[in-house]
Amino acid sequence: MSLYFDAVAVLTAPASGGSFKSRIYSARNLRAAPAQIYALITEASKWDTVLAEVIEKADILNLERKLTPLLALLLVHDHLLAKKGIAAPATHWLRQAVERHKVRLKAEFTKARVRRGCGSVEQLKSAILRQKREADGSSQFVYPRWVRVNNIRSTLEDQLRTTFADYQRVDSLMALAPDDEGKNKQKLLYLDPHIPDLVAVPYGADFTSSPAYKSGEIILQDKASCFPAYLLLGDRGPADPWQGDLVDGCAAPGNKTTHMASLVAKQKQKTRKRIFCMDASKLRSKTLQKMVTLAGADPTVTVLQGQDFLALDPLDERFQEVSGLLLDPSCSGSGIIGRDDFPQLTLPQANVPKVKPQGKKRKRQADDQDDAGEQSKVTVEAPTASPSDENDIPSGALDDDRLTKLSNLQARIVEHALSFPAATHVTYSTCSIHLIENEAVVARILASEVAQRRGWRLLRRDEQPEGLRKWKHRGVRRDRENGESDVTPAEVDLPGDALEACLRCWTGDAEGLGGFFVAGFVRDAQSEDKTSPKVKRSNTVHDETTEKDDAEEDDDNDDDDDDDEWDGFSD
Ligand SMILES: C[S@@+](CC[C@H](N)C(=O)[O-])C[C@H]1O[C@@H](n2cnc3c(N)ncnc32)[C@H](O)[C@@H]1O
Repeated sequence: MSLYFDAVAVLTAPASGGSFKSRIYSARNLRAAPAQIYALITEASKWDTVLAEVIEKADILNLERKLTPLLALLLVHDHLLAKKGIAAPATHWLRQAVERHKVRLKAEFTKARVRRGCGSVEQLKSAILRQKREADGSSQFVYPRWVRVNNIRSTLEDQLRTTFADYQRVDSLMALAPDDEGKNKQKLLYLDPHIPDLVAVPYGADFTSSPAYKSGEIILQDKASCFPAYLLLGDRGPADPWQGDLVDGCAAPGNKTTHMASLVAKQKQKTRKRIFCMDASKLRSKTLQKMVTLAGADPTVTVLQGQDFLALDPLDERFQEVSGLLLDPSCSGSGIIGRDDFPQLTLPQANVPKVKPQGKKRKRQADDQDDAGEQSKVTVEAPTASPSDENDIPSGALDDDRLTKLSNLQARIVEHALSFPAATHVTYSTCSIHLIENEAVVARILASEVAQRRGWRLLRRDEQPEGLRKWKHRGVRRDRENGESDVTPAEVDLPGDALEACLRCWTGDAEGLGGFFVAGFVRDAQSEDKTSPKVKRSNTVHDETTEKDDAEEDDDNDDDDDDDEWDGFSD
């Protein structure tokens, strides 16, 4: 019986981040085995719509007042579908509360199956899973696990021969979708047509204990996150290597830095290129250093730990050769796919008219916890940040004010990058879907004094690397409706070719990605720069007080009064 109270407690505990499984396994004060709780919830969530319907039609919640909707759903699941029935002694009140109605429940379950035209319980299971996937739109797309091969330590060919030796190649992303039972297919592999050295496998594939992952030969990095480094460094090879050094200004945990290093390694240059990377957060910088070392990029990459990019002096002689800069600053994270796999159960409702066809989806209620004093007191711990967690998502509500502050900071960061004396290529990216952080920032940058003075322009679609030229999702002129009441949809006045130059990724389409934005800026190295070094310097050097605040605020999570400053990183 503690199993059911524990399951209710897990489902009603405040959200704490991390995967559903990790939240159960890290929960305190559970009496039942975590594996048993996990199995009960996942199984019950596959059947929730039918169970809610059966419970409502059998009127159990009105007849058994001590049962909450959630408790009833879990118990009726085991009563009707678990081999051994309800896991409680025959005399326990929970079991009796359900078994008293066994004839009625069985009859309603049979009617639910017949109504759906299913001859067996197995058929019914497949039918409801299909129905669920169609209802939430997930039958139309698939979120795979993306794996990038690190050219410093390996090659795609090597990995296909070793790590993926027993994987079968498929020619569409959809082939990686879970089956009708919701189970992830195993050992299938799709070679990405846009990003070199990137493959997709079914989402459930776990590489964390594989030798290739542990040795940094492969890196788990979402496809969209691979756009910026590829847009910057392109398809260059030994015949046409990158000229100059590189900077990643907002680098932790280091996915894009190590991707840059991997692309540089592919060029097999005779003279070693330097990549400077930094992060204002000292804490995240430690992960950055670990990722760089794991990727074998130490000889090329210098990590400036806790360094605020805005405080970097472009005229410092260390950066005189810097020709390319990648900027992926803090953003709202509004494009991130809910990796939260926490089941949202459709619950039965009490006191509904008997003719009501189906239970409505509603949020788990606080009162689901008040059940006869046997409720477990569960605390679910947030797991520690993983190195692959590349997004520093701000806490707090997202509204126009926050987006404006973010976009001010984003524009400042990119404009600072445009002032490096030898810079000819800059990329700007976010994992936000909001135009104000994306195309609007691009418009501001193009209109900025530094861009005009130094002749910066957008990298046109026809100049982009081959894979990205083929990418069809481009910049937008106005925000898509997203139902967020606190954010006013924005518009931007950019010409068509500028929008074509911007690349977008969206959630919920056939590409299997989260929301993402990237644009590249270029200038002719010979462009005349009419201002004197003195003026340039005063434009770029950052006030020391702000530098300190910027660098420390994410470690301390301090608030800051400066309108342009982003007030908090979640490490
Ligand atoms: C979206 S994350 C970067 C993810 C990273 N590019 C990757 O692919 O792994 C943004 C990072 O920028 C850092 N950041 C924000 N403002 C910064 C600044 N002014 N200087 C340096 N780092 C900054 C944050 O601490 C955060 O780690």
